[in-house]
Amino acid sequence: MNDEPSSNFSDRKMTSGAQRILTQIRRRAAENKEDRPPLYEWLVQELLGEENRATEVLDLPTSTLGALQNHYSSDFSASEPFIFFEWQLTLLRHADRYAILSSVEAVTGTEHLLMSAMELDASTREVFAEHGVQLEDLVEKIALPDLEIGIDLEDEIQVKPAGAGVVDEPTLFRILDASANRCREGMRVVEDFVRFGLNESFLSRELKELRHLVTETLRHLSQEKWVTCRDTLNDVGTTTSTPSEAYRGTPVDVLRASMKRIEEALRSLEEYSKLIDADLSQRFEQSRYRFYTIEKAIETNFNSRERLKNRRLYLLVTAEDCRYGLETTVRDSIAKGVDIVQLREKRRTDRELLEMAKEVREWTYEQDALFIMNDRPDLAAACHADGVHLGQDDLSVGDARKIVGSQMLVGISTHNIEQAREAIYAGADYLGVGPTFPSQTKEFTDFAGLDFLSEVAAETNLPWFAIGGIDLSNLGLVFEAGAARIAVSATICAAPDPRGRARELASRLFTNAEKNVKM
Ligand SMILES: Cc1ncc(COP(=O)(O)OP(=O)(O)O)c(N)n1
Ligand SMILES: Cc1nc(C(=O)O)sc1CCOP(=O)(O)O
Ligand SMILES: [Mg+2]
Repeated sequence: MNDEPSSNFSDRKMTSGAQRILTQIRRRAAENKEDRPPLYEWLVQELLGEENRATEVLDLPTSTLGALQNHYSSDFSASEPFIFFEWQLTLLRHADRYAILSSVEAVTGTEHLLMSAMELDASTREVFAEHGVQLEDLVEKIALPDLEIGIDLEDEIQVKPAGAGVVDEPTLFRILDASANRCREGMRVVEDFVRFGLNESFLSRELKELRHLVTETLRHLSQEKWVTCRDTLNDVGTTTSTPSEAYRGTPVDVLRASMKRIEEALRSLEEYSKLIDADLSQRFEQSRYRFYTIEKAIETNFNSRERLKNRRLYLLVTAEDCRYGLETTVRDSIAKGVDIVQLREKRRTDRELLEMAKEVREWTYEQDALFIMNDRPDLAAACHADGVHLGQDDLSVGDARKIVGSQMLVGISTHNIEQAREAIYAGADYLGVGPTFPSQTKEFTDFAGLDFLSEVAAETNLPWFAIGGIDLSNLGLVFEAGAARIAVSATICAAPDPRGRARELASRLFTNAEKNVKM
């Protein structure tokens, strides 16, 4: 039985079976060429289906049910004039009342819709009476001790939807039309920023895809009626504007205002389309959440670009791999051009690790280098690091952010383009991109290689660091593949002259950056 309680339809508690049937009727009404569809006949036809609670709970004798199904299997011609939207509100108001008075959970089901149809429509009542079924009998079956039948429901505030009668169908269409336009226009503005301002191909593709998805969802609503209902000249909203609407200081202000508009418009589409079609409303809701994710990725993108601007040489340190010890290596290499230091220790107790992390924090702070903790968001938070680096098997960005908060940098290791896209979408601040070449520091069996660097270069301008076996001998190839930043370990830590090696790498990165606009 498809009658599980659900709360999606217009904030009512309604079974999914009842929702489905109302959605079907709405679709049929929208497709109907005549403007007077036989809504009650269609409704009762659906309600008498085998799968519904209406036939089970109301316990209609099999022969009566068969005869009624037979009656309702014929084609019906147009009946009284109906506006679907108002018809549905009245029907639901009456059905809700039956639901409220029949159980404490008050979940409106197909049985309540059927009773409501009998109460509101004389011809349905007559057809059922001809087959020996009276509304009063059904009322008794669902045990409603104090219910009066046929009373004026206008006075029953608790079941009357707020605003019924104020928002008629044309008004609803005008609201949807305005929200759809706001949403599409806002999306264009954001897309332009991401495409031309940020130069982000992956995120602009995501936005375009989302815009098409929303357009596709809108296509399922009866948009042809919207334009007829459009009344721009008399729309009070076209003339009211706040001072903040007129003022946009920077392109980022334009971007942020548009992102808010999109979210509001999607919310409006989601809420008002609930009155028409629960499925479509859910699709708008999903689009809204998808947009929040993209918004977060856009915000992260330009914040991290700013924070990592001009930081191109990233050093991973493990004490036992440092020819001259940890402190000398860290201090000397920063002095000669390393901008970021990551503590990467795999065989320490937590206590030892935190002690080391606090020292590296101190040394990096003194020379204005960033300090990143490998693998451990908890220790990153405990030693006030600038960030944490996570691999594909470490915590996710979202979970790490619960520990380190929104301000700390979160970097992600990526080994193929899908992982890189996923990391951007998840709101990573930077990417590790590799392994490029065989490494002395970590063993690999597969290499993403130079092609992967080129793929990432074409896809994003989020700061990313080529990593894995990079040294002075292959740096030219790394630049040719499009990298502007590198992360290294052995080439500095194990070098006979770590200072000289750091200086040389930093200088080549600087010269490359002068040629290559990516910062
Ligand atoms: C800058 C940077 N990029 C990649 C890595 C590798 O991280 P992960 O895959 O988690 O492997 P381990 O370093 O933890 O062995 C990194 N650490 N830093
Ligand atoms: C720890 C690590 N992760 C990599 C990855 O590709 O994810 S490469 C790597 C080792 C980096 O050190 P070196 O410069 O000595 O090769
Ligand atoms: Mg790791």
